[in-house]
Amino acid sequence: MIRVEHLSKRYGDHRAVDDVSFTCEPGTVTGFLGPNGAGKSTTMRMICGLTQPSAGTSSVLGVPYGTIPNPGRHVGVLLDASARHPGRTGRETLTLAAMLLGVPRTRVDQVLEEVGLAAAARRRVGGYSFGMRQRLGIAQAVLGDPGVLILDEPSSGLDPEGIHQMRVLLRDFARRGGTVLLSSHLLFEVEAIADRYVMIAGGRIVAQGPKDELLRGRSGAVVRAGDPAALREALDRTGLEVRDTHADGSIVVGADPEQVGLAAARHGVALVELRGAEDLGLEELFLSLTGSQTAEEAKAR
Ligand SMILES: Nc1ncnc2c1ncn2[C@@H]1O[C@H](COP(=O)(O)OP(=O)(O)OP(=O)(O)O)[C@@H](O)[C@H]1O
Repeated sequence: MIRVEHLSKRYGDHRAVDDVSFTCEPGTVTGFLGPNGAGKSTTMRMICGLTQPSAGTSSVLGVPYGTIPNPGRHVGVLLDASARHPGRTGRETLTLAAMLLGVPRTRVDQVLEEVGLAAAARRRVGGYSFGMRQRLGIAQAVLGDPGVLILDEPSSGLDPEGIHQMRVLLRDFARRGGTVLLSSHLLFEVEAIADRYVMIAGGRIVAQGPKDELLRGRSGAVVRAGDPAALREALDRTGLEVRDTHADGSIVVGADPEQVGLAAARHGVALVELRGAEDLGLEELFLSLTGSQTAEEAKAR
């Protein structure tokens, strides 16, 4: 269980994280989503005691992270995959970590296998690709067989096979009762892996909840016409909510397709495309919630 209550972090006048609260329950994978600079890493660093909050509290397994004895046995953390000694091999890195954690060395081979790094285990980390270092970071996070995983962008740099292995590993971890918080801006990845989302933009939570509930709550229609301006006018006149306009001219409307079709027909607008917006899934939800509040805009607050 991870509990975050009213966490805030200011850097000078800039509110990097602003009154953020959420919980991650055992047996679930929570996807922490937000555009670049939204405050994901800062929040995760505060949970792990690496950044001092300006306000608010957080706990992991019921206590502040910093007070957990031998934390690697309870909480696996991946915050910066490049922070490994380049001169050691992957196996040496994990063997040292296993000794520090007090877990049997046989666990090293097990996790190397799980993250698909067994073949490269005897190579020096300095010669690893970014994705391989990422795999090593995930291996180190799960090495102590913790109950909680906190992973910042674990899938960045991973090839499709690596992403698949991580997905299997994390789903299995949650199935066995583990708690996972993972940040990402790879939406398709999070959509496949997480049961819950916490979405952040400009340091603030813009939505959170179970995946199905969030996606269902945002159903609507996607519509496109040969004459986008006429369509827009028809929607405005009918009082239908325009949520977003895409580069291809299609418009996301907060109404069901039937209402949109009727509005277009009433105003003599010929449609090229009309479908339910729920087909778009997480990307649509993400853009509609975070698109208008980029980090730069937030900075100007
Ligand atoms: N040490 C720091 N000093 C000053 N500003 C900082 C510091 N760390 C983070 N920030 C600022 O806080 C904001 C949030 O950054 P953070 O790294 O948490 O975002 P993020 O959501 O993890 O982004 P990304 O997806 O790009 O990694 C950004 O505007 C960033 O510039």
